[in-house]
Amino acid sequence: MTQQLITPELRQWIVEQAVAGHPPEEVLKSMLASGWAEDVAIKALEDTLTAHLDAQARLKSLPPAVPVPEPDLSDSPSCVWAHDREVRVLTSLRHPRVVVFGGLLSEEECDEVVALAAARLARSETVETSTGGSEVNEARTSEGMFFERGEHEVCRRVEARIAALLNWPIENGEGLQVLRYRPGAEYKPHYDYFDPVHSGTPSILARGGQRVASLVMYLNTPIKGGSTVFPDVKLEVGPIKGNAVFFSYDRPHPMTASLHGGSPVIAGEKWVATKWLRERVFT
Ligand SMILES: O=C(O)CCC(=O)C(=O)O
Ligand SMILES: [Fe+2]
Repeated sequence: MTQQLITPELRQWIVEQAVAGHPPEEVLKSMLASGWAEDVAIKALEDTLTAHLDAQARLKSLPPAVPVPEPDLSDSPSCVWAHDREVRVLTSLRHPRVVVFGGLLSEEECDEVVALAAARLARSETVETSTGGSEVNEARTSEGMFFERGEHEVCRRVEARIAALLNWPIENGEGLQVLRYRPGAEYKPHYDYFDPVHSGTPSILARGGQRVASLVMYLNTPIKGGSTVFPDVKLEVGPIKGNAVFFSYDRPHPMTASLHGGSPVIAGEKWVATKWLRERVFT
């Protein structure tokens, strides 16, 4: 006697019967009528319908996908014009969505943002030293500060450029965040979206919805180390002054593969400015 195989076509047919509203007993009857052995038919029904229900449940618990910022790279340009500057397109990956840009900022703009941020980092450092709290924190060993959106002329210029480059309203962006990593400092892999299960998330989302994309701009070139890594695809982006790595995530879920981190700086310092983009106007 030949063994009866449960083919993908049979599975599909079973799912179609269920979706059309036929009860399993009825489906079993027609399978028996067309020559299936009862044990094989029952197993095929059980396995197929269980897998189908599991998949449906997974789909239902998934947050819906939303529109995200995206540069216009439809005709594979080597350069794109963004507001007031030509920006090079160095690398583009579909999943996770990652684009590496060259020369997004000029050397002078990088230096200016570092100088403006350094003044404020220095102040926060004094506070830390006075409380004896300057020791290294586990996941994020950089020091940081936030500019208000549009706080300085250079912020406004860079923000207008980013808005044009990524086709996303200036108003939906958070203020620039600047981080300084010293040798040994790192930012362990994480997601930039706010975890929906976290109790503080609803109040954060009230200010402009979820984060849907990040742009990490390199303000200097460390001597060694400090690349931005995407562990899910083992991608490593070298931190080069003026360049930037863009990535988007259309739902707050690991399936976006947007897990990323800043690997340890080995020599020299690393300075980055991060622009986070929200779904709606960020107030
Ligand atoms: O420093 C890096 O390369 C990554 C920074 C980052 O992940 C962030 O600012 O959220
Ligand atoms: Fe991040």
